[in-house]
Amino acid sequence: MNQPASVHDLVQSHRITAVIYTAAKLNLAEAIGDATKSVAELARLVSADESALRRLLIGLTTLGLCRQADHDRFAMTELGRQLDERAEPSFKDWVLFEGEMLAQAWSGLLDSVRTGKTATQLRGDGDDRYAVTGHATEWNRRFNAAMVSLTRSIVPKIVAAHDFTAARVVMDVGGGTGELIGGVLERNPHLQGITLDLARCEADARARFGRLGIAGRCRFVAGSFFEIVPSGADTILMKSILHNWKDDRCEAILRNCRQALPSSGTLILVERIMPERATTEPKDRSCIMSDLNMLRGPGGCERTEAEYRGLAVLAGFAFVGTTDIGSFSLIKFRKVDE
Ligand SMILES: C[S@@+](CC[C@H](N)C(=O)[O-])C[C@H]1O[C@@H](n2cnc3c(N)ncnc32)[C@H](O)[C@@H]1O
Repeated sequence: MNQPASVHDLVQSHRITAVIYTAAKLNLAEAIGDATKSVAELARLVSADESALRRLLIGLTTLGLCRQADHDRFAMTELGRQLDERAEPSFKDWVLFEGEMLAQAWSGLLDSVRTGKTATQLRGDGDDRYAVTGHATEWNRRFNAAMVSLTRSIVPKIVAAHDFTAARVVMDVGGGTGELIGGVLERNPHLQGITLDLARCEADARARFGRLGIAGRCRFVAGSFFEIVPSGADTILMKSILHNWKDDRCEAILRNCRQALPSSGTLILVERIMPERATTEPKDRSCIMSDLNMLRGPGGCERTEAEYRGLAVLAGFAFVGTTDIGSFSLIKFRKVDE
């Protein structure tokens, strides 16, 4: 992204969120597909006012999501196709989550910065957002779908960054609806898999294992990683888990992972790594925005590599190495025997 010329430009970023969200909600990318379509046809297809839709399409063009073929006809760009639910990768579910849930939550960021508390804590609902939202069906549906879209986009990089040949059973701790374990098992037919997550993810995870044809070698365990992590795996994956929690809670999860692993078992954290000193680079900005999202949302934080190493070593792991896969990194550890 080019540097904004002024604060006046920068502070209008919420308008961009609204424009992209509106396009996703109208199913505009699906309506345009790979073709170039007239505004009149699109207005009919997505049930919108023709003149207003033209203005939205021009807005999307300035963001690089649409291309204006002539005065009246528009196509999606490669980037804009990510709004199509059929695209690979598709970030449509993330856009809907951002527009409907996060945008609202972020409007209270001031309160979290003043107090250091999350939105859940400020409402007096306790410290564990996942426990509070456990029965909020719509929130869970949106959240799980958003996580799937983000995780799906980096599964190929995760699988390429770690050689699973020597592994036998891989467990994804906090594995949600099975996106990552599904991708790992699909590409490694010799592996068995386990997903541990709260019961709210079970039905969707089982359905996914069935669709992928891996139900016979991948099971879902419903439970809390604060209580117990089941044994049976020689390799544990944890993506986007520790950044949700404060250090003491991370230590509890990591100790339970260590307890579950055999001697010399492997632990792979997949997280964003916080820069030691932030710059205006997009990667730094994305990590710092995620850090503020943790402040407002679950109450955790993004960490530097040294901080992840410190947490894991405290829980009985030895550092093996870090692989950068773009916005995320794989930070690998081996269980140290007592
Ligand atoms: C940010 S999501 C990450 C999901 C998945 N690992 C991914 O990256 O797509 C955090 C996950 O932690 C799970 N979770 C939260 N509290 C948990 C607990 N006490 N025990 C097990 N899973 C939990 C949530 O249900 C959710 O699926």
